[in-house]
Amino acid sequence: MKKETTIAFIGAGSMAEALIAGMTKTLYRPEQIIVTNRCNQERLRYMKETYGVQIETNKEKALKAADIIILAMKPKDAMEGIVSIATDVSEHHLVISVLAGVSTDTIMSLIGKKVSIVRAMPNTSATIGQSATALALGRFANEEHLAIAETLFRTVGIVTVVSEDDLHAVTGLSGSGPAYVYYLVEAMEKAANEIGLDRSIAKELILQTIIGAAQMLKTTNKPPSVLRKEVTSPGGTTEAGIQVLEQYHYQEAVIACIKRATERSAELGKALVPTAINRTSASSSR
Ligand SMILES: NC(=O)C1=CN([C@@H]2O[C@H](COP(=O)(O)OP(=O)(O)OC[C@H]3O[C@@H](n4cnc5c(N)ncnc54)[C@H](OP(=O)(O)O)[C@@H]3O)[C@@H](O)[C@H]2O)C=CC1
Ligand SMILES: O=C(O)[C@@H]1CCC=N1
Repeated sequence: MKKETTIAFIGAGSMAEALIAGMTKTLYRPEQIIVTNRCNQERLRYMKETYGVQIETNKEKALKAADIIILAMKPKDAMEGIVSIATDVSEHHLVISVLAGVSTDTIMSLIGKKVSIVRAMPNTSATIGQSATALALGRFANEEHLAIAETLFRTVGIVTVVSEDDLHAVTGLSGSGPAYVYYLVEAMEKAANEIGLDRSIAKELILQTIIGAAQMLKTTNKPPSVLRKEVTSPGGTTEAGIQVLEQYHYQEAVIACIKRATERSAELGKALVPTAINRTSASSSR
């Protein structure tokens, strides 16, 4: 009988949890997933109790059992995290990285071997199977690796494939995207309070407004500008409200936000390049 795929998570934070929550609801049995982190034992126990996954403090053991390794630490911890598993990563593994900004070449240099790497940029809506994920292939990954990664990420939402260069933009747009929407909701809740609406009534109205607008975008196929115009009666309330948004340069603010997040993704990646290059030259001079 063919062995079931085993997946080791290096990192047990928000993104790992969102993926595990979605994956264990669909294609994967919890026993197929091994979760490791740096030191937070309480967090590992929580993951085991909540999702039934295996937990492991010994990364070497986790990697020995794994077919797929998912890198899910913060970019600032990537150097230490990747180097700590480098000797145990082999050409049999498929490495999937969700690290914002960090290129597959940097990851490969830190590992010090020609490994198959697929980079992914999901978002936390993976928790409920609604992630928008983009994938890109590293230089030693092939179509088979891509198909494996696509299958995995389809369990948590929609998947699209992009060139690795485009992943910074994807990160600024849809990786961080849920936070922009939550920030809008926070503002709507504050406004509801200031105009005197009951908090729980406002919450319900805001939530359904967001869900309804998203569903309208999805099901009618009308461009957002057309849908907006359908709400906006001449001389009415929406027009008056949007005039204020224009005074505050709302669209420019959103555009600048996404551009800055995109730029930040590139910065996060660049910060690791010198370390990766040093490791490559050290290992080739040995
Ligand atoms: N959050 C999001 O919306 C998204 C995040 N991402 C990416 O996912 C990655 C993780 O983000 P997020 O989950 O938010 O981060 P968190 O801070 O929530 O979690 C980070 C995890 O990494 C672990 N870790 C740190 N250092 C090491 C190490 N040396 N070895 C093993 N594990 C380590 C931490 O363990 P411990 O607690 O023990 O220190 C912790 O479990 C980031 O690279 C981010 O760019 C991508 C898309 C969306
Ligand atoms: O904020 C971050 O850096 C990560 C990447 C995308 C979403 N969260």
